[in-house]
Amino acid sequence: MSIHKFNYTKTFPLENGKRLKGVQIAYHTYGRLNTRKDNVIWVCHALTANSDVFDWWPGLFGEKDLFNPQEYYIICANIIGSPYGTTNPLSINPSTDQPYYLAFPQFSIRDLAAAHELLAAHLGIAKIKVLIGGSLGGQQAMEWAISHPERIETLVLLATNAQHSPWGIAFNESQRLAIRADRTFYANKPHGGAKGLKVARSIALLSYRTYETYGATQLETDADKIDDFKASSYQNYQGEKLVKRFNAYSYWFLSKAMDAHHVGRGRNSIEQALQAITAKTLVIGISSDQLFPLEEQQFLAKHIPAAKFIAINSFYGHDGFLIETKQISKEIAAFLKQAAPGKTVQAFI
Ligand SMILES: CC(=O)SCCNC(=O)CCNC(=O)[C@H](O)C(C)(C)COP(=O)(O)OP(=O)(O)OC[C@H]1O[C@@H](n2cnc3c(N)ncnc32)[C@H](O)[C@@H]1OP(=O)(O)O
Ligand SMILES: N[C@@H](CCO)C(=O)O
Repeated sequence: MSIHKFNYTKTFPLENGKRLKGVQIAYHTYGRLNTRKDNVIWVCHALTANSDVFDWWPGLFGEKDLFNPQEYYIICANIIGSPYGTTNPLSINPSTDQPYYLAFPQFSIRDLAAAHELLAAHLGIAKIKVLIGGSLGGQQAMEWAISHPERIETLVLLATNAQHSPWGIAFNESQRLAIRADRTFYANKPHGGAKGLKVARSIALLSYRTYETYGATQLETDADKIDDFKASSYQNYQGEKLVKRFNAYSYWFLSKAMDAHHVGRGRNSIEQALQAITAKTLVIGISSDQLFPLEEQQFLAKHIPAAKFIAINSFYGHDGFLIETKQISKEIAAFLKQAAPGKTVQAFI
C-alpha cells in the first residue's frame, strides 16, 4: 500500500464556471499495474470516507478479498472538498494565503469525476477494468462513465442514483440547518460549526440505518430506565466520532454537491445520459435502503445499455453497501465472469 499526492498546478475549471487555482489530489494505490495494463480497479469513495479503501471497505478490499493487491492494481483517490489530503475548504487559498472556509467554490459531482480523470491521465491509466462506488461514490463513478465511456470496462454502482432525490436533499438540508444553527460555523475557524456537524451526523445516521438496526443494537433491557437511553448515547457518540475526523465546511460543500447530482443536466435527459455508458454495469441495491431506495437502482439498470440489477437482502439500510461485503463480493465475482471480454451481459430488472 502506498499513499501519494498529485499536485496539479494549472487552473482546474469547475462546472459552475468557477475555478480552483491548482488542485492537490491524495490517493492510495495497492498492488501493481500488470504488463498488459488491464488490472486496474478504481474506487470512488462516499461522503465521509478517504482514499484508504482497505481501511473502510474490508471484506471487499483486502489481501484475502475479491479485490486484492496480488491480482489487481487498486486506486482510490480522496475527493475534492474532503479533508483527507485533497484540496478542501481548510486548504490555503492561493489568492489570499488564508484557508478558504466558506469562500471555497461550490463544486459538483461532475467536478469530482473530472478530478479522477485528471489523476488517471497523470498515472497513464487508459483502461479501468472495474470502476466501483457506492452512494456519493456511485454518483461520481456514473458521471465518469458518462463523460469518458471509453475508459471504463466494467462499472459497479451500489446504493446510488441518477438524480439526487427530494428526500435525500431534504435530509441534507436538515443537516445543513443544524450546521447553520451553530454560529461558530461563520467564524471561519478549523473547528467552526463542530456542534452543528455533530447534530448533522446524528440526523444522517437515521437515513443510513433502519428501525430494525436500532432495535437490534440499541434496545434497552432495563424496564425501569426513564432517561439516558442507549439510542441517545449512540447518536451522541456517532456525532462526536465524525467531529473528530471531519469538518463542517467539507461536509457543507460535499452535501451540496450531492444535492445537485443530476446526470441529465445539459445532456437532454437523464435517460439519454445513462445511455452513453458503454461499460458492462452491475447495479446493486440494498433492500432496506430508505435513502437510495431500490427503485432508483432499477431505474439505472433500465437505462444503462448493458446493465444488470441485483438487490442485496440486508436489514442495515443504506450503510449496507459498506457492511454486506460477503454478498456483494459474491455478486461482483459472478458478474465479472459473466461480463468477461467477448461475453454479453443479459440485462434484467
Ligand atoms: C480516519 C477514519 O476514521 S476512516 C473513515 C471511516 N469511515 C468511513 O470510511 C465511512 C464509511 N464507514 C461508515 O460509515 C461506518 O464505519 C460503517 C457504516 C461501515 C460502520 O459503522 P460503525 O459506526 O463503525 O458501526 P456501528 O453503527 O455499529 O457503531 C459502532 C460504534 O458505536 C459505538 N456504540 C454502539 N452503541 C453505542 C451506544 N449505545 N452508545 C455509545 N456508543 C455506542 C460502538 O462502541 C462503536 O464504537 P467505535 O466505532 O469507536 O468502535
Ligand atoms: N456512511 C457513509 C455515507 C453513506 O453514503 C459515509 O459516512 O461516508
